[in-house]
Amino acid sequence: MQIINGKETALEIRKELAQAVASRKAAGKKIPHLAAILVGNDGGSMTYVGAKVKACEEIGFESTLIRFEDSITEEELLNKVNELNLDQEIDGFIVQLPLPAHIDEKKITLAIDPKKDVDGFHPENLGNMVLDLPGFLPATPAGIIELLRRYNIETSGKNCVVVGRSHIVGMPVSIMLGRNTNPGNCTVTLAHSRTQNLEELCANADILIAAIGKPLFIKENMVKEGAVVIDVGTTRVPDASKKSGFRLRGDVDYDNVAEKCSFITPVPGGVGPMTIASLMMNTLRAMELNGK
Ligand SMILES: NC(=O)C1=CN([C@@H]2O[C@H](COP(=O)(O)OP(=O)(O)OC[C@H]3O[C@@H](n4cnc5c(N)ncnc54)[C@H](OP(=O)(O)O)[C@@H]3O)[C@@H](O)[C@H]2O)C=CC1
Ligand SMILES: Nc1nc(=O)c2c([nH]1)NC[C@@H]1CN(c3ccc(C(=O)N[C@@H](CCC(=O)O)C(=O)O)cc3)C=[N+]21
Repeated sequence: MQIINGKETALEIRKELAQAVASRKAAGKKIPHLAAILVGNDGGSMTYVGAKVKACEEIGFESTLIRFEDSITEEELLNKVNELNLDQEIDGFIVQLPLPAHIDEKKITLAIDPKKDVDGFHPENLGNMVLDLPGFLPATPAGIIELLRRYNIETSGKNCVVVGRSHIVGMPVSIMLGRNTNPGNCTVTLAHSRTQNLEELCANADILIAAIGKPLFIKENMVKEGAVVIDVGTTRVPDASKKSGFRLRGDVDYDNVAEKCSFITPVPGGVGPMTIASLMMNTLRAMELNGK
């Protein structure tokens, strides 16, 4: 069994990006600038956005954090998105999800200029992904693919089961792994809450990707001997022994599943850090694509 160290891999990518920034600086070229919009005070969202800003600082990117109260109107948020679309200094930006219920996430996503959509959530970028055209790949699925690539994990012809069909993780990663690319060429099954015989389905997977948001959902009997297990889940569960009062839990019952696997990602330290690294890679590309 080999643990896939996402934290370390993300660090390698961040070093590569820092070098790219340093050589741009030396050549007198523009430094990549990422902006993030955060609405409200959700603890998880604040942590993730904070981690993105910190990553920018370490790599040498410029970053701008724009915060709004929960009470912001949809129109005000759309105005900010349009402002960032036009701002020549900003190369890419994200709107952290989830948004408050009175704001239509789809409307906001559609308003983002696809050329600055470093999250890869805009339909134009998702369409490009389906058609194998260049565009921005969603950060978490791209991070998963990068882990499979850097760990030389064979995917061609493998049975892959993805559990969870969200537009930001499950659905796009299932498409990416089914494409005629390397990594890719999997035979993919996309499972969700209506799936029948889920346990049996998972137990036949060579590659199992869990993006559900239910702590410890994937048990030992759902994992095939020698499987590759990728755990996307990051749920905060109360834990009095931690200073923060909570701990992060994946969707996989890691302690009981790990020994059966050929490869497995831990939580924390697996997919999460790779999401941030992919976002940074997308931001550098955004700037280059826009001819800067
Ligand atoms: N590490 C990272 O970088 C990231 C981590 N995450 C984490 O990944 C997890 C999933 O988030 P997200 O992708 O946004 O998904 P959502 O929370 O939007 O959706 C969950 C998906 O899981 C499915 N599901 C729920 N219960 C079951 C069940 N009992 N059996 C089978 N399928 C089920 C749902 O099915 P249905 O569609 O039928 O309702 C749905 O498709 C969360 O813990 C989130 O925090 C998310 C993004 C990035
Ligand atoms: N527009 C938008 N883009 C996103 O990319 C996006 C989003 N909205 N909404 C929420 C999800 C969740 N997400 C994570 C990012 C990093 C970690 C991460 O780095 N986790 C660390 C631990 C961090 C900690 O200690 O809390 C780890 O797993 O090791 C986790 C989750 C991005 N998301």
